[in-house]
Amino acid sequence: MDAKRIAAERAVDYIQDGMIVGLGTGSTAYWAIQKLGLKVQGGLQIKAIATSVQSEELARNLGIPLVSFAEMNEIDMTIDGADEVDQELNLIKGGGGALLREKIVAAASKQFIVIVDESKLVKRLGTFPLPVEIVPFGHEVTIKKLYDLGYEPRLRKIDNETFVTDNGNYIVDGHFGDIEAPQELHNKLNLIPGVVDNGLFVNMTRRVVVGYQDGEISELEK
Ligand SMILES: O=C[C@H](O)[C@H](O)[C@H](O)COP(=O)(O)O
Repeated sequence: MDAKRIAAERAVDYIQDGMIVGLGTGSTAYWAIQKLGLKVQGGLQIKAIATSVQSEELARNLGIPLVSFAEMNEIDMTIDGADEVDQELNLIKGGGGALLREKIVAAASKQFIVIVDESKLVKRLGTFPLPVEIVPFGHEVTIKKLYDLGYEPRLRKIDNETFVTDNGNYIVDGHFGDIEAPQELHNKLNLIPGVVDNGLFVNMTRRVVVGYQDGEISELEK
């Protein structure tokens, strides 16, 4: 049983006719978009806005109608994955590099539903390396400032090439140890010139759908 898939498919049950839907990014969100595509093919009337080029292409191939922020400025419901979820439903996101668009979309959403398998639930954030999106210009000094904060930043590379986000930026990943005060750290990081945003999603999530290997599903609410 694919735990990510069952969580994703359960969350899609919350989507109703007429909604504007935010589409997440990653291997869990993939299953939500697939299920939504089937529902749209079956007659569900929704419009969607994607958090990455990858999810946008997937949605387009499935026949899900897409809109942009030029056409509307509020999203009814967004469904997205996460890399870690703590007991307060704070998140680390950005393992796939989509954190900036994901945060813009989540912040514009009336409801934000997170879908994960059980392995993502943690007592405290920080085991997963925290992604920080930085602009390419002066990235060497930005990385130095992150280093001075006690972060051990590594510029993300894929096949030896620097990873570039959908927004033309770079990502650095690193550990802060246990993140005891996520809001404080979030604010501190975003104050560094050159930092666009970071993967901490603090106090944004009201519902998490968790899938388990044995086929069980649970929902956490705040
Ligand atoms: O940038 C990627 C996103 O934040 C993903 O939602 C996150 O990395 C979780 O991905 P997955 O569902 O593939 O574990």
